[in-house]
Amino acid sequence: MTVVELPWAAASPRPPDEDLVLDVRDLRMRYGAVDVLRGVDLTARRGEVVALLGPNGAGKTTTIEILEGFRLPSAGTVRVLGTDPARGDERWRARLGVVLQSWRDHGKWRVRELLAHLGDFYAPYATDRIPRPWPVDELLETVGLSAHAGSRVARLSGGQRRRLDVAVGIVGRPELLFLDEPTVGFDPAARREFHELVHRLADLDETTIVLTTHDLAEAEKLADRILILAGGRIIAEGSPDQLARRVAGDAEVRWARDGERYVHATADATAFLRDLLREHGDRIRELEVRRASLEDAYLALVHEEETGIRTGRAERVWQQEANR
Ligand SMILES: Nc1ncnc2c1ncn2[C@@H]1O[C@H](COP(=O)(O)OP(=O)(O)OP(=O)(O)O)[C@@H](O)[C@H]1O
Repeated sequence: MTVVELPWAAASPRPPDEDLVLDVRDLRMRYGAVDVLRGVDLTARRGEVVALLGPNGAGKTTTIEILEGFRLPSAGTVRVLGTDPARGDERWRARLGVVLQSWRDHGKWRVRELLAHLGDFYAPYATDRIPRPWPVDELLETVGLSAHAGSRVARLSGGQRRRLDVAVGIVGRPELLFLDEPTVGFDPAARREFHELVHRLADLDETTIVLTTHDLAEAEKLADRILILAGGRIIAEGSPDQLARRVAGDAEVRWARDGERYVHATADATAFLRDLLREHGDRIRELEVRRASLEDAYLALVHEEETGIRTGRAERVWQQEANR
């Protein structure tokens, strides 16, 4: 049998990766003479929750506005649901959800009317897989606003308005949802319900979620992957645990014995504790194992980026390693 090689087949582009919801390469943004984004790369897959962290003014909102198509970048390649946001049409836009700050302009609307009205926009974009819009009563129940369905928007409390913001963001059952500081103003119960909603959207509906927050505990609870934006670039990326380990691979074990205090850094705390207890058993007191938290990691990484100086816990750990 003769095998005929088809050169053009080998050269043809790979089929588009349907699961790659966000694909950003070398994104740059300059305001006047100031470079705010200096080569940002980021990706997100279907059903993934990605948290974008960074200090005030780092460019998080700018990045998200570019992904939403509200702002044109200075340079770079941006693909959102396979499309360049600058060329996104209504059909593309209907697949995105955005939770912005409160809907203050719609104070006279009643909650149910507003959601039904906004939901109508999405009806033509329903697919076999994704019925659109989300039925209003079910949506109200999901965001915990059923009791306020007939209230005017202006009469809602701050936390209730934020729930409405979330409902507005998801009424079209988005495939990609942007959440900008979503739980500001939520009480602890509302915050927990919201976190459950995010998990539900990601796990059951395979919604990809990109959120910005300054609440590291929230990022840790919600995100599969955290990206830290500082100095115009993504300076670190990984699961909360991976980031903490990146700053301090070692755990710190502290204990007291015979009135003396001890500290030891170890990569394998379990093995170390086993040996310690076998050797000194009952004489060990006040045993404590501490790993770097996401907050430790975040502060150390951002500080290092801003100053070029290693600091805080990270510096201590590095010193311990150097002294070994
Ligand atoms: N339209 C604009 N024109 C000029 N500069 C801008 C504009 N929008 C934002 N900036 C500047 O770009 C930088 C990044 O702003 P951006 O709002 O994206 O940051 P952020 O990370 O979202 O900050 P925060 O955490 O405070 O919300 C800031 O220094 C800001 O002043």
